[in-house]
Amino acid sequence: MMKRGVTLEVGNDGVAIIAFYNPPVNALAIPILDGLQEKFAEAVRRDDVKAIVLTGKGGRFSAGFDINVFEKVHQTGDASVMPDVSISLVVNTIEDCKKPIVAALEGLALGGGLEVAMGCHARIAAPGAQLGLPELTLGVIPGLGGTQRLPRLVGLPKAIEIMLLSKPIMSEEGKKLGLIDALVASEELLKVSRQWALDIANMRKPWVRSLHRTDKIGSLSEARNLINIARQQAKKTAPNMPQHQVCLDTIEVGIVQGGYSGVLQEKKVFNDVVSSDTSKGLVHAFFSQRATSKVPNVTDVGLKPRHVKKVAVIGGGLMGSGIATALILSNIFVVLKEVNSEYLLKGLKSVEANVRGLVTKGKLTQDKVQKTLSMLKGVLDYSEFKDVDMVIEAVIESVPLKQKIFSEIEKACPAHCILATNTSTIDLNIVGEKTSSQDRIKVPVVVGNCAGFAVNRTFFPYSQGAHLLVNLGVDVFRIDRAISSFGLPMGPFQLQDVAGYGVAMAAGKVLANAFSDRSFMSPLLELLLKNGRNGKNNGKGYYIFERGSKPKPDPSVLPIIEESRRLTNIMPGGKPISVTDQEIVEMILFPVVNEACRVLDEGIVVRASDLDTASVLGMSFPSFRGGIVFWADTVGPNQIYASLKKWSKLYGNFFEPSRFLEERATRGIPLSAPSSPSPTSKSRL
Ligand SMILES: C[C@H](O)CC(=O)SCCNC(=O)CCNC(=O)[C@H](O)C(C)(C)COP(=O)(O)OP(=O)(O)OC[C@H]1O[C@@H](n2cnc3c(N)ncnc32)[C@H](O)[C@@H]1OP(=O)(O)O
Repeated sequence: MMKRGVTLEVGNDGVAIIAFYNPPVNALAIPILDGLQEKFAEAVRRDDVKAIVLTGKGGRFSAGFDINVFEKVHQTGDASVMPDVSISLVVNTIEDCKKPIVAALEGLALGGGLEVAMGCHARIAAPGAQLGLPELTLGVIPGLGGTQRLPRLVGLPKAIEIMLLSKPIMSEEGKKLGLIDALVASEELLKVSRQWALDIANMRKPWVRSLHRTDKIGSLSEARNLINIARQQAKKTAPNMPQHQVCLDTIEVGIVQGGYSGVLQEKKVFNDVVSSDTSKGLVHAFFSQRATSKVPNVTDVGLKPRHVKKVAVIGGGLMGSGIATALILSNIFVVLKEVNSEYLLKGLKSVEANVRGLVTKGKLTQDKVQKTLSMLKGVLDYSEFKDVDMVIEAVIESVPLKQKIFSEIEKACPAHCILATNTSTIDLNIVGEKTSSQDRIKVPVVVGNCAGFAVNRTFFPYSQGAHLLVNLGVDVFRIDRAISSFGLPMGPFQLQDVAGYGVAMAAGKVLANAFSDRSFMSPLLELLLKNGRNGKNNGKGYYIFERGSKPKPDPSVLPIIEESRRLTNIMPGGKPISVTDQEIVEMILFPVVNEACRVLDEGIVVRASDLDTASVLGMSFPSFRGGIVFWADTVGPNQIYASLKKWSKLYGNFFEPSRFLEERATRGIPLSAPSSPSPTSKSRL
């Protein structure tokens, strides 16, 4: 078995292979970096070594610097735990080495991995290797010289694109751009790299120190112009991400003052960005997304996943056709059932449109379309259900209809078949009430990227809170603007326009029934529908939707809002309440935090960070804020509790703090701290 660490082997040809191994992704953890320093020193010292090849074992070069160290900085508040790798390893030991060093890359070279490789004197890569600098997605900037060496190797426009979009390129493109010196089959990688290193030593190939190159930078005015354009663009596309501007500033310093000054500047500002709230949030989101696939008593007890080859999907609407598309793309046979041939045809057409849409977006090749669509069959009865491994019901949110379907499919499917529902709001125990197969209807756990039930439950106060504010006299468009500035892609009203009022009303009713003690029922959606408005569906909602232009606030919606206010009559003294933009955000999101507390208290999710992931993936809660619970802990449970208490006195039960929040606030414990479920609540897992 290969051992974690760094090895050095010197061949008869006088080439030392320095290889590091740190599965699963060869992250550059501190012991690996120390090991590299030690082995390079040995290779330089030894007279039998003429040249060096640096490589990663296990089919991957490296996914970059160890992100766990960032987490340590965030937990301790001490950025000095960051080792000096940029100058001491990449510049002094590698780039300025007296012996030539060639990087042999395969699999992936990301972040610090690619940066170390760019410090080497040449790079040889296997086909299909991913090369990129995705540091900005973690709230930091490349910190091992990437902001300086990448522009010098591939030119400024491409380097800015790779860093600001955090989008890796393939080694094939890398070769065209000059980032890679030669592309060779994986089996040849070490052989060619050794020879290349010897050729440099023997002056048959150039000995290039990337940081000293200037040939691809262009004139100073051209460079400044490009950077300024990128700055303006980043202001629009990443307004809450200061690291984008810091990255561009750092690139500029290197261009104006020279590569080495750029590296020093990069090192200096890196320590600031790594300690920022943005980095805290994004690193938390990175780890919480990966933690979701670790479910205690499921993934740690050696359970083998059941093989699913054929799935029946009931309902060919938006959800059903989307699910069917995802399944056939994963090579699973799907029978799509509808109630009549008209609906069935519509469902099959939407799946086909989804698949063809992927071709247009470049995510699927044309030659795969027919094969993918051949995995789909439309049916009008249950006869095809006799050999399915799973049924997913995706019909409208109606309890009697779902109950009827479940009692029917129970009879039509084989005994091993998993019965699943796509409900977003209805209690699963109710769905399965009319069957004798409760054990086959699984309570969902948060697994992979599937947010499951928790996100809709947690976020039900989100749109209710927004409606409550409107009925208290706050302007809808102001609410949307405040929520967008907080970092969600759109506000709650534009979201309702886009999602459709039918869905919002059906879900709203189910949730209001389930949580009647703390629900706010707004008449507004019904009034809008009555007035012939149905959001984006018919181009008329709170906003006007016209092809080719951004949705525009529609003033003609205001009298309908006034009517809603008259009906609810909740404005204190009949006058609109006065609130700041921050209060708007808090009056909508603190009730969501409050509901998250109940979800945690009831043990519906394995860990608080699963709600963070669910909120980011399911509700587009801004990942730079780490997720709903992480953000709540940054604000402080005490402040949230005090505000909710105050608003519950002014505006009613909707804001009443939960027992869990009250306890955490008074005892000064973060909401994310694990707890044993309360004696009154039963774990739902
Ligand atoms: C100073 C420098 O400039 C700063 C840096 O280098 S910052 C790091 C830059 N690199 C990155 O952002 C890459 C981050 N990693 C990824 O995007 C993906 O993990 C990947 C594309 C490499 C692999 O994806 P995939 O195969 O789906 O595996 P994935 O589940 O994500 O990761 C496997 C494991 O490796 C861990 N991991 C991945 N990259 C890591 C890293 N750079 N450091 C530490 N752990 C890492 C993951 O946390 C996960 O751990 P787990 O099994 O305990 O949950």
